[in-house]
Amino acid sequence: MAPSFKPFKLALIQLGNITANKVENIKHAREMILKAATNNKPDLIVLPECFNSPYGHMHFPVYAEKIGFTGKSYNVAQSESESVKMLSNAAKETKTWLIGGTIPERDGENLYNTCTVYNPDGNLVALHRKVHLFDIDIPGKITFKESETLTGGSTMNYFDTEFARIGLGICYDVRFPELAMISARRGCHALIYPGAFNMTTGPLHWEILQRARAVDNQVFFAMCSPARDLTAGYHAWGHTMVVDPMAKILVEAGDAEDILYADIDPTVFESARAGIPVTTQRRFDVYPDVSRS
Ligand SMILES: O=C(O)CCC(=O)C(=O)O
Repeated sequence: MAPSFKPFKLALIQLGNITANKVENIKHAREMILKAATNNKPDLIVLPECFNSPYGHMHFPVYAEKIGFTGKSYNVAQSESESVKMLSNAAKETKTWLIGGTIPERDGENLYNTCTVYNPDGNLVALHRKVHLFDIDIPGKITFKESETLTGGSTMNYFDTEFARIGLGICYDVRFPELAMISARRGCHALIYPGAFNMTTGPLHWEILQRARAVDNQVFFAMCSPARDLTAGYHAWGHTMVVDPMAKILVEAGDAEDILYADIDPTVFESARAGIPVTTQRRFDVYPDVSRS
Protein backbone atom coordinates (compact mmCIF):
# COMPACT_ATOMS: atom_id res chain seq x y z
CA MET A 1 0.00 0.00 0.00
CA ALA A 2 1.23 3.51 -0.83
CA PRO A 3 2.29 5.64 2.14
CA SER A 4 -0.10 8.44 3.07
CA PHE A 5 0.75 11.68 1.34
CA LYS A 6 2.27 14.28 3.68
CA PRO A 7 3.72 17.75 2.96
CA PHE A 8 7.36 17.75 1.93
CA LYS A 9 10.01 20.09 0.60
CA LEU A 10 11.64 19.27 -2.71
CA ALA A 11 14.99 20.64 -3.87
CA LEU A 12 16.05 20.41 -7.52
CA ILE A 13 19.67 21.11 -8.45
CA GLN A 14 20.11 22.58 -11.92
CA LEU A 15 23.75 21.55 -11.99
CA GLY A 16 26.34 23.54 -13.94
CA ASN A 17 30.03 22.97 -14.70
CA ILE A 18 29.57 19.47 -16.12
CA THR A 19 32.88 18.96 -17.93
CA ALA A 20 34.92 16.12 -19.39
CA ASN A 21 36.47 15.57 -15.94
CA LYS A 22 34.39 12.94 -14.15
CA VAL A 23 36.13 13.33 -10.80
CA GLU A 24 35.40 17.07 -10.83
CA ASN A 25 31.79 16.48 -11.92
CA ILE A 26 31.20 14.12 -9.00
CA LYS A 27 32.89 16.54 -6.60
CA HIS A 28 30.80 19.47 -7.79
CA ALA A 29 27.57 17.47 -7.59
CA ARG A 30 28.42 16.57 -4.01
CA GLU A 31 29.09 20.21 -3.09
CA MET A 32 25.76 21.24 -4.56
CA ILE A 33 23.89 18.47 -2.69
CA LEU A 34 25.41 19.69 0.58
CA LYS A 35 24.51 23.29 -0.32
CA ALA A 36 20.93 22.34 -1.23
CA ALA A 37 20.54 20.52 2.08
CA THR A 38 22.04 23.26 4.22
CA ASN A 39 20.15 26.19 2.74
CA ASN A 40 16.61 25.06 3.13
CA LYS A 41 16.37 21.64 4.80
CA PRO A 42 14.58 19.81 1.97
CA ASP A 43 13.21 16.27 2.44
CA LEU A 44 14.18 15.17 -1.07
CA ILE A 45 16.99 16.43 -3.33
CA VAL A 46 17.17 15.77 -7.08
CA LEU A 47 20.09 15.94 -9.52
CA PRO A 48 19.76 16.20 -13.32
CA GLU A 49 20.23 13.70 -16.12
CA CYS A 50 23.86 12.81 -16.93
CA PHE A 51 25.49 14.66 -14.06
CA ASN A 52 28.88 12.89 -14.14
CA SER A 53 29.60 13.03 -17.87
CA PRO A 54 29.06 15.22 -20.93
CA TYR A 55 25.80 14.27 -22.68
CA GLY A 56 26.19 12.30 -25.93
CA HIS A 57 26.08 8.68 -27.03
CA MET A 58 29.85 8.67 -27.68
CA HIS A 59 30.55 9.61 -24.05
CA PHE A 60 28.43 6.87 -22.43
CA PRO A 61 30.90 3.96 -22.92
CA VAL A 62 33.75 6.09 -21.56
CA TYR A 63 31.98 7.30 -18.41
CA ALA A 64 29.87 4.21 -17.67
CA GLU A 65 30.07 2.65 -14.21
CA LYS A 66 29.06 -0.80 -12.98
CA ILE A 67 26.31 -0.54 -10.36
CA GLY A 68 25.08 -4.11 -9.97
CA PHE A 69 21.78 -3.33 -8.20
CA THR A 70 19.40 -6.26 -8.21
CA GLY A 71 16.55 -4.68 -6.26
CA LYS A 72 17.52 -6.56 -3.11
CA SER A 73 20.02 -5.51 -0.43
CA TYR A 74 22.95 -3.58 -1.84
CA ASN A 75 26.30 -2.95 -0.20
CA VAL A 76 27.33 0.56 -1.25
CA ALA A 77 30.79 0.17 0.33
CA GLN A 78 31.48 -2.65 -2.13
CA SER A 79 30.05 -0.80 -5.13
CA GLU A 80 32.34 -0.38 -8.13
CA SER A 81 30.65 2.94 -8.89
CA GLU A 82 32.31 6.14 -7.66
CA SER A 83 29.11 8.03 -8.38
CA VAL A 84 27.00 5.62 -6.32
CA LYS A 85 29.43 5.92 -3.40
CA MET A 86 29.33 9.73 -3.50
CA LEU A 87 25.53 9.83 -3.76
CA SER A 88 25.07 7.37 -0.92
CA ASN A 89 27.46 9.31 1.33
CA ALA A 90 25.84 12.63 0.48
CA ALA A 91 22.35 11.28 1.28
CA LYS A 92 23.62 9.89 4.59
CA GLU A 93 25.56 13.00 5.51
CA THR A 94 22.62 15.31 4.80
CA LYS A 95 20.03 12.81 6.14
CA THR A 96 17.97 13.50 3.04
CA TRP A 97 16.28 11.41 0.36
CA LEU A 98 18.22 11.74 -2.88
CA ILE A 99 17.32 11.08 -6.52
CA GLY A 100 20.81 10.88 -7.97
CA GLY A 101 20.12 12.24 -11.45
CA THR A 102 21.41 9.80 -14.05
CA ILE A 103 24.74 8.25 -14.98
CA PRO A 104 25.75 5.93 -17.80
CA GLU A 105 25.62 2.41 -16.34
CA ARG A 106 27.42 -0.71 -17.61
CA ASP A 107 25.83 -4.11 -17.05
CA GLY A 108 27.56 -6.90 -18.98
CA GLU A 109 27.51 -5.98 -22.67
CA ASN A 110 24.86 -3.31 -22.21
CA LEU A 111 24.93 0.35 -21.30
CA TYR A 112 21.95 2.16 -19.77
CA ASN A 113 21.05 5.73 -18.79
CA THR A 114 20.34 5.07 -15.12
CA CYS A 115 18.85 6.89 -12.16
CA THR A 116 19.57 5.70 -8.60
CA VAL A 117 17.72 6.69 -5.42
CA TYR A 118 19.01 6.78 -1.82
CA ASN A 119 17.27 7.01 1.53
CA PRO A 120 18.55 9.26 4.36
CA ASP A 121 20.65 6.33 5.69
CA GLY A 122 22.50 6.24 2.37
CA ASN A 123 20.96 2.97 1.20
CA LEU A 124 20.37 2.55 -2.52
CA VAL A 125 16.63 1.82 -2.61
CA ALA A 126 15.55 2.15 -6.25
CA LEU A 127 16.97 2.22 -9.75
CA HIS A 128 15.36 3.27 -13.03
CA ARG A 129 16.90 2.71 -16.46
CA LYS A 130 15.60 5.11 -19.13
CA VAL A 131 12.95 3.08 -20.90
CA HIS A 132 12.48 5.18 -24.06
CA LEU A 133 15.76 6.05 -25.74
CA PHE A 134 16.18 9.55 -27.14
CA ASP A 135 16.46 8.88 -30.87
CA ILE A 136 15.30 11.87 -32.86
CA ASP A 137 16.15 13.53 -36.16
CA ILE A 138 14.83 17.02 -36.87
CA PRO A 139 16.71 18.05 -40.03
CA GLY A 140 18.78 21.20 -39.60
CA LYS A 141 18.04 21.29 -35.87
CA ILE A 142 18.96 18.23 -33.85
CA THR A 143 19.88 14.62 -34.45
CA PHE A 144 20.49 12.46 -31.42
CA LYS A 145 20.68 8.69 -31.19
CA GLU A 146 21.07 7.25 -27.72
CA SER A 147 20.48 3.79 -29.15
CA GLU A 148 23.90 4.00 -30.85
CA THR A 149 25.35 2.95 -27.50
CA LEU A 150 22.50 2.51 -25.00
CA THR A 151 19.88 -0.15 -24.34
CA GLY A 152 16.45 0.84 -23.05
CA GLY A 153 15.40 -0.25 -19.58
CA SER A 154 12.52 -2.67 -19.32
CA THR A 155 10.96 -1.91 -15.94
CA MET A 156 8.85 0.83 -14.41
CA ASN A 157 9.96 2.10 -11.02
CA TYR A 158 8.79 4.02 -8.01
CA PHE A 159 9.90 4.26 -4.37
CA ASP A 160 8.18 4.93 -1.06
CA THR A 161 9.28 7.54 1.46
CA GLU A 162 7.65 8.46 4.77
CA PHE A 163 5.91 11.36 2.96
CA ALA A 164 4.90 10.08 -0.51
CA ARG A 165 5.21 7.48 -3.23
CA ILE A 166 7.44 8.88 -5.99
CA GLY A 167 7.47 7.61 -9.59
CA LEU A 168 10.59 7.71 -11.74
CA GLY A 169 11.28 8.38 -15.40
CA ILE A 170 14.11 9.95 -17.38
CA CYS A 171 13.80 12.80 -19.87
CA TYR A 172 12.40 11.33 -23.15
CA ASP A 173 10.25 9.01 -20.99
CA VAL A 174 8.03 12.10 -20.40
CA ARG A 175 6.78 11.87 -24.01
CA PHE A 176 5.12 8.54 -23.26
CA PRO A 177 1.96 9.18 -21.23
CA GLU A 178 1.53 5.48 -20.55
CA LEU A 179 4.51 5.40 -18.17
CA ALA A 180 3.25 8.35 -16.11
CA MET A 181 -0.31 7.03 -16.10
CA ILE A 182 0.69 3.61 -14.85
CA SER A 183 2.86 5.17 -12.10
CA ALA A 184 -0.06 7.36 -11.04
CA ARG A 185 -2.45 4.39 -11.06
CA ARG A 186 0.05 2.51 -8.89
CA GLY A 187 -0.36 5.19 -6.26
CA CYS A 188 2.43 7.68 -6.96
CA HIS A 189 1.74 11.17 -5.66
CA ALA A 190 4.61 12.82 -7.50
CA LEU A 191 6.56 11.88 -10.62
CA ILE A 192 10.15 13.11 -10.83
CA TYR A 193 12.22 12.78 -13.99
CA PRO A 194 15.84 13.92 -14.33
CA GLY A 195 16.02 15.34 -17.87
CA ALA A 196 18.08 17.38 -20.33
CA PHE A 197 15.99 18.80 -23.17
CA ASN A 198 17.71 20.85 -25.86
CA MET A 199 17.38 24.23 -27.57
CA THR A 200 14.97 22.90 -30.23
CA THR A 201 12.48 20.79 -28.30
CA GLY A 202 13.01 22.57 -24.96
CA PRO A 203 11.16 25.79 -25.82
CA LEU A 204 8.43 23.83 -27.61
CA HIS A 205 7.72 20.87 -25.36
CA TRP A 206 9.53 20.90 -21.98
CA GLU A 207 6.80 22.79 -20.13
CA ILE A 208 3.75 21.46 -21.94
CA LEU A 209 4.75 17.82 -21.48
CA GLN A 210 5.19 18.27 -17.73
CA ARG A 211 1.96 20.19 -17.33
CA ALA A 212 0.17 17.57 -19.43
CA ARG A 213 1.50 14.64 -17.38
CA ALA A 214 0.60 16.52 -14.18
CA VAL A 215 -2.95 17.39 -15.20
CA ASP A 216 -3.87 14.16 -16.94
CA ASN A 217 -2.78 12.14 -13.88
CA GLN A 218 -3.48 14.74 -11.17
CA VAL A 219 -0.02 14.36 -9.65
CA PHE A 220 2.90 16.64 -8.90
CA PHE A 221 5.40 16.50 -11.75
CA ALA A 222 9.01 17.72 -11.77
CA MET A 223 11.94 17.58 -14.15
CA CYS A 224 15.51 18.48 -13.19
CA SER A 225 17.88 19.63 -15.97
CA PRO A 226 21.55 20.48 -16.09
CA ALA A 227 22.34 24.19 -16.56
CA ARG A 228 22.99 25.39 -20.12
CA ASP A 229 26.64 25.45 -21.20
CA LEU A 230 27.17 26.86 -24.67
CA THR A 231 30.78 25.61 -24.66
CA ALA A 232 29.58 22.00 -24.28
CA GLY A 233 28.71 19.69 -27.16
CA TYR A 234 25.06 19.49 -26.01
CA HIS A 235 23.19 22.65 -25.09
CA ALA A 236 20.65 21.82 -22.39
CA TRP A 237 17.45 23.85 -22.20
CA GLY A 238 17.57 24.16 -18.41
CA HIS A 239 14.26 25.44 -16.98
CA THR A 240 14.09 22.85 -14.21
CA MET A 241 10.52 22.99 -12.93
CA VAL A 242 7.87 21.69 -10.57
CA VAL A 243 4.20 21.53 -11.59
CA ASP A 244 1.24 20.87 -9.30
CA PRO A 245 -1.73 18.52 -10.03
CA MET A 246 -3.75 21.45 -11.46
CA ALA A 247 -0.90 22.07 -13.95
CA LYS A 248 0.25 25.21 -12.18
CA ILE A 249 4.02 25.82 -12.37
CA LEU A 250 5.26 26.17 -8.79
CA VAL A 251 8.88 27.01 -9.58
CA GLU A 252 10.96 27.32 -12.72
CA ALA A 253 14.69 27.95 -13.22
CA GLY A 254 16.32 29.94 -15.99
CA ASP A 255 19.31 28.46 -17.81
CA ALA A 256 22.09 28.98 -15.21
CA GLU A 257 23.14 26.80 -12.29
CA ASP A 258 20.53 27.09 -9.55
CA ILE A 259 18.83 25.27 -6.70
CA LEU A 260 15.03 25.40 -6.72
CA TYR A 261 12.84 24.58 -3.73
CA ALA A 262 9.16 23.69 -3.80
CA ASP A 263 6.74 22.95 -0.98
CA ILE A 264 4.65 19.99 -2.00
CA ASP A 265 1.17 20.32 -0.54
CA PRO A 266 -1.04 17.19 -0.51
CA THR A 267 -4.21 19.30 -0.18
CA VAL A 268 -3.72 20.47 -3.79
CA PHE A 269 -3.54 16.83 -4.89
CA GLU A 270 -6.67 15.94 -2.90
CA SER A 271 -8.73 18.94 -4.02
CA ALA A 272 -7.75 18.43 -7.68
CA ARG A 273 -8.97 14.83 -7.50
CA ALA A 274 -12.13 15.70 -5.55
CA GLY A 275 -13.09 18.64 -7.80
CA ILE A 276 -12.35 17.01 -11.17
CA PRO A 277 -12.66 13.28 -10.43
CA VAL A 278 -11.15 11.90 -13.65
CA THR A 279 -9.17 9.33 -11.70
CA THR A 280 -12.44 7.54 -10.86
CA GLN A 281 -14.28 8.35 -14.11
CA ARG A 282 -12.08 6.44 -16.51
CA ARG A 283 -13.97 4.09 -18.86
CA PHE A 284 -11.64 1.13 -19.20
CA ASP A 285 -14.68 -0.80 -20.44
CA VAL A 286 -14.70 1.47 -23.52
CA TYR A 287 -11.02 1.95 -24.30
CA PRO A 288 -9.44 -0.74 -26.44
CA ASP A 289 -5.99 -2.06 -25.62
CA VAL A 290 -3.96 0.68 -27.36
CA SER A 291 -1.12 -1.69 -28.13
CA ARG A 292 -3.49 -3.66 -30.42
CA SER A 293 -5.61 -0.92 -32.00
O1 LIG B 1 12.25 14.63 -25.87
C1 LIG B 1 13.04 15.54 -26.12
O2 LIG B 1 12.75 16.45 -26.88
C2 LIG B 1 14.37 15.60 -25.47
C3 LIG B 1 14.71 14.32 -24.78
C4 LIG B 1 16.08 14.29 -24.24
O3 LIG B 1 16.82 15.25 -24.31
C5 LIG B 1 16.57 13.10 -23.56
O4 LIG B 1 15.86 12.10 -23.50
O5 LIG B 1 17.68 13.14 -23.04
